[in-house]
Amino acid sequence: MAAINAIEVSHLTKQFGKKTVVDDVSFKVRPGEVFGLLGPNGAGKTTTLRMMTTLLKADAGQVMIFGHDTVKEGRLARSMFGLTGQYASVDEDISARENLMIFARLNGLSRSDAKQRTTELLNEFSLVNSADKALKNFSGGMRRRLDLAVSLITRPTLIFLDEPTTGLDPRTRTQMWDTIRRLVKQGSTIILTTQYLDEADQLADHLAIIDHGKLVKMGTPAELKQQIGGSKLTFKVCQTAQITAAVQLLTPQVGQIQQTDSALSMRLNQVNQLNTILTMLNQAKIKITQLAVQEPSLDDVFMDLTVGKN
Ligand SMILES: Nc1ncnc2c1ncn2[C@@H]1O[C@H](COP(=O)(O)OP(=O)(O)OP(=O)(O)O)[C@@H](O)[C@H]1O
Repeated sequence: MAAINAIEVSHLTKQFGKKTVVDDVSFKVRPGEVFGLLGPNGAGKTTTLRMMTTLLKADAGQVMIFGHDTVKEGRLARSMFGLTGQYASVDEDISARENLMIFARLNGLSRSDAKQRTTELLNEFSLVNSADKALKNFSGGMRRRLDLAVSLITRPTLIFLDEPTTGLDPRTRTQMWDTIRRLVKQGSTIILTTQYLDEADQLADHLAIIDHGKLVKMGTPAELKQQIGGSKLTFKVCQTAQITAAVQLLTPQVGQIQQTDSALSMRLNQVNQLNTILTMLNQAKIKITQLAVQEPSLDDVFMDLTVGKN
């Protein structure tokens, strides 16, 4: 028998007024993987996440968490995940330790169990030295770590992270990525939303790209990059007068060529096309400079698949 999916989202739909912000979205998340929902601002990522975590009622569609319907078996489904992001209602005036204690008690832990779990989480999230400071004195990175710690009090196997690194500096982002990787190693399934392509590329096993409420593409980061096609060749034409000639010469060879001032860029089906292109330019006496060949990145996928601002 196939292992049960951590999440199954089927035909999820939400309208606000006349606007459909989540439009017939379906996907599955396997246990133990990091699944990324990627999309530009306003694409519908948070709304999708809020419906999956029962914070918002869907207009249509279904979400199953480890086989449990989030509407019909809401309490059971909710007991299986932790949620962090724009939701944690930690108290700014009290310390990290006190916040953890309160949430542990609210989650039904006895006083001594709550104390033990608080100590474990403070250690795990490197918050020991700041444990007794009021949160209003915390940096953004410390706040995020505490939010995550709070959502892990009950050791959920499924964790929802809404934009876990938005606004963090590069070092703190990397620390957060390490924390996420550690959770996955310990067996957690993670679903995260992000606008950062490098974050998706670094962390996600599978990605769904959402744009204008629709799921436009799904796959591993490698698969998505492959779909974009081969490497990208970019160079500058030294003499402005020769730009048009270069475009006309190479278009039959490579198809569409993008031009920004004197820079031309094109997709190569195979890297050895480069030889032919350089020979053609040489024979036509067109001098070029700043030549670069780049593998496709998730940025290319994103730009290809998403349409302007939502
Ligand atoms: N409660 C609401 N009432 C009306 N419109 C809403 C509501 N919540 C979200 N929206 C709209 O739904 C659309 C999707 O928003 P959502 O927050 O899901 O996007 P997102 O992909 O998470 O964007 P971001 O990356 O900016 O957080 C946006 O146009 C937003 O303005």
